[in-house]
Amino acid sequence: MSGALPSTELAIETTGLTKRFGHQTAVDGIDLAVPHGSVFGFLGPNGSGKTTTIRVMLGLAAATSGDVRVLGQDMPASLREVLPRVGALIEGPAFYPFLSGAANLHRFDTADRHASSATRRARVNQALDRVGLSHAAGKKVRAYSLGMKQRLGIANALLMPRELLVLDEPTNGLDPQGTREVRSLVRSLAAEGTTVFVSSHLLAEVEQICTHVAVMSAGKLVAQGTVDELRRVGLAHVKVQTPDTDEARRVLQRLGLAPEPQDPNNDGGSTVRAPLADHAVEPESIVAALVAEGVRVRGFAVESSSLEERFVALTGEGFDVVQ
Ligand SMILES: Nc1ncnc2c1ncn2[C@@H]1O[C@H](COP(=O)(O)OP(=O)(O)OP(=O)(O)O)[C@@H](O)[C@H]1O
Repeated sequence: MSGALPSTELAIETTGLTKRFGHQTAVDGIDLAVPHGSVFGFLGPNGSGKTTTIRVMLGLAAATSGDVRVLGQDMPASLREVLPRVGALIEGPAFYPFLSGAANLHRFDTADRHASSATRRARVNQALDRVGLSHAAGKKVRAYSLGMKQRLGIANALLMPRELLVLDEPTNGLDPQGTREVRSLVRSLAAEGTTVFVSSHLLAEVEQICTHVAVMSAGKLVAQGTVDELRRVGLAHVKVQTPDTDEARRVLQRLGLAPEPQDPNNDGGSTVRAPLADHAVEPESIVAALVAEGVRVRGFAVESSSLEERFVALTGEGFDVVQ
């Protein structure tokens, strides 16, 4: 969908990436192109292959076939050089509940052989500050809300400066407040220039925080591009409000449009809708024709399809659009 970017401008690039479990193909030949600096939403219903793709991308599972490049380097061949530049939150990290948030981060930082002990305290404080947890640094993690735990997980991923952050369903299980906290954190990280790759089964989430989106369905990548591009390719509709619905339908048909069946539950039957294919009749000509034929036009609009309609059309499944 988006014009192909040169590999140097991609933070993640997969070519024909496939992962099979026995006879089951969890990821089926996908070509992902994640631009540097994007907030890239990896959207798909449960079980569509998102986590498996992320695990393969980060070298946590081996691909059956295909290639992966992360930050310009082949994976998993360059795992050791690439991973220190990538922060990841896959399954929420296991924290020690009886230790404070700061003490937990100290432990994780100690386990990182690239981390210097001399600057540990400063690094932990900075990471807590970035996710807005400085005030709770000394509090035991068992007293943290889910949203705070998730932010602590992100703080853990940010102990080192990262060029790429990979978050697998970061708002799963969070209440609305926790969800808002994590989303606003993702936005501020992106504003600082970090590329964020975030998987989600929530369409609204992707619309709210992402610049780009890829849609998975049953292991296949069915769409990819900027959020605006995806909206644009959705079919537009003309919507005519009139008491003369029969005549309006006849006029639209004469112009080559195919009005949808009348929905008696909708507007008491006074609205006629018809899909408007690209390069079909100009909307102005439609209004002119309606008026010329004596149709009393109370309202006229060209509506683009919502992202939701687009994704349902692509995946054949409804998305969870709450939140
Ligand atoms: N280790 C495994 N062994 C066998 N099958 C697996 C394994 N991991 C994943 N699968 C299967 O691969 C398919 C894709 O799963 P995956 O977890 O990648 O999907 P997902 O889009 O991340 O969904 P969810 O949001 O539910 O995690 C599923 O049918 C799943 O059962």
